Amino acid sequence: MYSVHEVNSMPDDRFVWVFGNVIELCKDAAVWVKKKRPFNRLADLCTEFHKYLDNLSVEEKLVILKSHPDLAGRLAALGELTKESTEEQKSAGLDKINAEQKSIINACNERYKFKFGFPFIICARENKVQSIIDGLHSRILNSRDQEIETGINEVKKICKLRILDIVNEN
Ligand SMILES: NC(=O)N[C@H]1NC(=O)NC1=O
Repeated sequence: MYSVHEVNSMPDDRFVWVFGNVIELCKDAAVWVKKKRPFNRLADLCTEFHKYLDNLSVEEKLVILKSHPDLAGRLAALGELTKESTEEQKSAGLDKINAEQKSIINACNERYKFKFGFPFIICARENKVQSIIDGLHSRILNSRDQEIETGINEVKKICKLRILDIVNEN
């Protein structure tokens, strides 16, 4: 764990290495946020990553959404998730689902992607298998614009929890 002070004094390339996946596969966010140093508080660091997301165009937001792996999907089965995503999916219990739950989640993920053109994203650490299934069933009824917004909000939650694994307040 790093202190905020250590984060402020890290060499640029180290900052990008340490924070390069707090938004899944989006090093550019860390490159942008590093220039906002120094931070007074841990919360300010989170806010800058969130601002990075808010400033993106819709097209750029779609790139971020599309960089996320499906929950309980092909990459998970192959063991090819990022280490962060692996832990998150585990924490929701997705590594221990039965065949029926897996086929429901997979079918809903496919339907969602077919409707919206990007994957269903939810902060796995704030959910369990059933609430993820419930989310898949209810969110597919939303409009595409609503789901772009909801997806990015979930990316913000994932991002904040990833930062809290790296930095402590003092
Ligand atoms: N599809 C999706 O929500 N993926 C993500 N959610 C999460 O908590 N970690 C992820 O990789």
